[in-house]
Amino acid sequence: MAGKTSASPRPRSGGEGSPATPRARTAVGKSSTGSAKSAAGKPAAAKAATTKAGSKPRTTTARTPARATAAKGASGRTAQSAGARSSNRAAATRPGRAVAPAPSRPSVPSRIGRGLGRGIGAVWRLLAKGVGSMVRTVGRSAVAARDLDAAHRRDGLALGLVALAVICAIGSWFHAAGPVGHVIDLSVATLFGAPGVILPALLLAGAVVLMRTQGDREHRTRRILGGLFLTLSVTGTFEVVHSASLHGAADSAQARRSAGGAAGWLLGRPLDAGVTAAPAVVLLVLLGIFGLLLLTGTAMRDVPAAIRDALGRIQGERREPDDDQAYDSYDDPYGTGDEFVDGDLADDYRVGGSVALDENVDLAATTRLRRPSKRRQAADAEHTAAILPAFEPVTAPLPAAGPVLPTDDAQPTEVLPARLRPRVIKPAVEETPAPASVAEPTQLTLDTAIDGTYQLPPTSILKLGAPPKLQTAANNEVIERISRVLAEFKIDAAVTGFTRGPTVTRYEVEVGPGVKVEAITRLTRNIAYAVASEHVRLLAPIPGKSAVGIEVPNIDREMVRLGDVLAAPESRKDQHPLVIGLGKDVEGGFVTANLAKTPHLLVAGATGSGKSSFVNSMLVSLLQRASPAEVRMVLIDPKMVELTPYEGIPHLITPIITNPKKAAAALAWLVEEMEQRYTDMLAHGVRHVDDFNKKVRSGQITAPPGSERVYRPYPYILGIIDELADLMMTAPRDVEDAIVRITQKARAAGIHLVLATQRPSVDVVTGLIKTNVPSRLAFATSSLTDSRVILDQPGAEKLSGMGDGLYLPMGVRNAIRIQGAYVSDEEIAEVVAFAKTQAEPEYAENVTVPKPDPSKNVDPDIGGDLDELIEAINLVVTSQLGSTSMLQRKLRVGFAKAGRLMDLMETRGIVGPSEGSKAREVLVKTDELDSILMTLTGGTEGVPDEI
Ligand SMILES: Nc1ncnc2c1ncn2[C@@H]1O[C@H](COP(=O)(O)OP(=O)(O)OP(=O)(O)O)[C@@H](O)[C@H]1O
Repeated sequence: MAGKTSASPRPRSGGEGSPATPRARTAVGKSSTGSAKSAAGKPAAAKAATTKAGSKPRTTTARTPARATAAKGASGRTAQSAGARSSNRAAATRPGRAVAPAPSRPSVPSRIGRGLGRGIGAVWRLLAKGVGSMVRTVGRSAVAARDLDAAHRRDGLALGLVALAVICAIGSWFHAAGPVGHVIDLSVATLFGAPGVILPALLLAGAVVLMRTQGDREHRTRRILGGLFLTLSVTGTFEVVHSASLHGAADSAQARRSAGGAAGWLLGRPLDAGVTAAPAVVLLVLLGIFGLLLLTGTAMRDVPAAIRDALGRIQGERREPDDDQAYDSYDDPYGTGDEFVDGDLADDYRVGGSVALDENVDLAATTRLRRPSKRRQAADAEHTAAILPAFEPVTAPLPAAGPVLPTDDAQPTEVLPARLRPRVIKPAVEETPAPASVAEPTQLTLDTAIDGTYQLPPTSILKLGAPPKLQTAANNEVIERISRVLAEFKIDAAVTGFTRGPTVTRYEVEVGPGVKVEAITRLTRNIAYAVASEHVRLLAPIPGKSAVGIEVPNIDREMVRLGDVLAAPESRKDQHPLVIGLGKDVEGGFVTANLAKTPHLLVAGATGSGKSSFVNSMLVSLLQRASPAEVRMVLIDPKMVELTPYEGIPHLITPIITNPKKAAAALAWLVEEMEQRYTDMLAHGVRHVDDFNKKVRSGQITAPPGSERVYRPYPYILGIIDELADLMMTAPRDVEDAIVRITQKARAAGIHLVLATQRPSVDVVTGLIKTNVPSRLAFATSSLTDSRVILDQPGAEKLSGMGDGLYLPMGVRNAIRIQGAYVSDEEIAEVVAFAKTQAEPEYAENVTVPKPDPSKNVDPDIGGDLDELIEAINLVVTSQLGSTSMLQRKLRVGFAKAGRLMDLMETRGIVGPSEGSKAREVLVKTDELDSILMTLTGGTEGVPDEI
């Protein structure tokens, strides 16, 4: 684990200079008892023995277990037995001293002997002290060296490798490095045989990798194993081939140096002897392939995609977002159901930790949306500038509203910085297809016309943070303080390690045998007091470990930048467009979330907790990774300020919604879109929108003959509500209904919701909403109750704010503590500006227009006739003619129905009573029509378009 550090605290906590450890105190108690017992048989001497043993021996016994603790490390049993042993020793000597007769005056030689003994003892103590202090100094320097910047440590190592490579090369290739070079040459040849000649090149390559990458402890073992297997394979093959060509094994040391060396001999020889040369070579080649896979972290199934990818990169080709192959290798995770069945799968969400989401989803093979290399981007930008003079700088004053973006008919008046220029400048919006027929189901207006030419923003926009620290002086200080508390309360427990995250460090405390874990949890307040932080959180135990976790905020906290999270190899490997960067966990692993799998997320936290920062990170992640053809969004921002920077991004289905009533209408629209998608999927026998899209792309699904519809892949839709409370205050029933309907079924239709609130009370996050929104992200809450509302467990009230969060993905029992990723306003502005240069938003119609709900507030006497009644009122009022036969004719209804509609109008004061064969009097004017219809439909008519 990246941040996992095996602490040296135990020696420190129990060492000299620190207060006596609990174990030491336990040992002191035993010592006294032991003395008393030993003396029991000799009452006369007992008192003297106890008194004499009072001072000096106590110090000794107090120290002895402490040293035992330092030497043995973790086990309480070890410490105790050491304590017991020393007590026994003390007990054994004290009675002896106590009952000894008063010594007669010693003889001269014995006095000399004793003096000599004292002198030697003094010298010995002095020596021991000197050596001890030297060891401590070296130890302190080692710890200080660990505080060195990781990048510097890696650079130092890399330069060391370069030096070794140079000496090796001069020694092996030119035989000219003097005696040292000769020894190195001989050693390399002895170890690796003939293949050893490439060692200098490998060392250089290693140095370059060290200098260009960040440390990755997680994969170190895999890589070392891979390298080992590869070495054994190559040298073994040399050994086998060499001995086959000589018709016998290379037996002399000289001959072995020309073959596979000691390494080759180790595996090649037994294989050759056991299965003969040819099969041995096959086995060794297979081992080599395995080694290569391990070294590169590639699974066999990913090899074709990796080769395609590499070839594509060599040829400089870029797959277009709408490429038919996009997602071809993406197995639908939804149809088969999720894997998240156990709380212990929390690790699946840590990408820095090696597991990147669901192993079943072969997203790595998906090669879509890869960005061209920086060199290529630069070349393209130059090319673009050359062929499009309109993109050259102009001296016109900048418009106040920011850059005017290049479109077909608008000339740019401002030039974006070179690094932000799009690679290809094409018409922002492609020609839209013919509108769908009104009579048949439409795909609403979410056609995916924005496609091929869309370029994702360059990753260079997002800044990278400083490399993480593994241990600092602050950590050592906290260990001291925790140890002190444990000692003061006489708890037989010790800090045995810790893992430092960006915001908090989790200190691991192991308790001695027979000590209740509650003994530590009861001390939460005392520990909080000792470390001077009110945000101490205890995990008893740490999931999967026999240790209690004490999470203490770092006073030297580190910022996690979104750029780092998205640049993590595992995040890049997962090409799903709905993957967002969340942050880092306590162990320093990067955490991402796939919104398609959450599948709906509730985010809550008090003001200032980092909720808005999360929403920004989420949106920027999406803009960085997804084109509008893949992901469209409905942004609802009743607070009117939070999401404003994103106004005008091409991913929007409708302008950012700030009016709660319109927000309710937009949610209803999402429900309709969902139903529409279900209808399409049902008609073609597919269970998930991914399958539908795949079939549309491959041409397996086309619109029925004669239809005016054109099937296009459905983009994912993300509905983001930044302040659910405001919506729930305005239209609780509508909003809750819509959210529940969407969250219950929209997952398979590719529609997902993210609901954020700073007021996680039960009237905002209702039971129904909670049941249907399975994934939760809690930032610091103001109360335990709020924490329970969001997470169904305490913990969020102990968070320290500023992005410190608890993530509880669907199906996971234990929340993962994360430090949310941060993205600055400048980065947001640049990413948004770039996205806007690529395309203009294509807004769908009527998203925010409230639809009349026939079942809502309709008088019982109208029943199912509401639509016809509305039409009838329209006819009668606009023509000012209360004629039943006119209704019969125009509405194509029978006499009875027309008469009933007329009676309904009479009871509502729209027309007067029947006057025989004459037309009825119309009692309302045309300009009152809207308000009448509004009353009739229960208030859903007549909402103004703009707020
Ligand atoms: N992930 C983070 N990393 C570093 N600092 C952060 C992070 N998230 C938030 N902060 C800091 O905390 C401050 C408040 O964060 P933010 O505005 O996101 O809180 P909020 O919960 O949305 O509050 P409000 O609801 O009042 O807007 C920010 O100005 C920023 O300085």
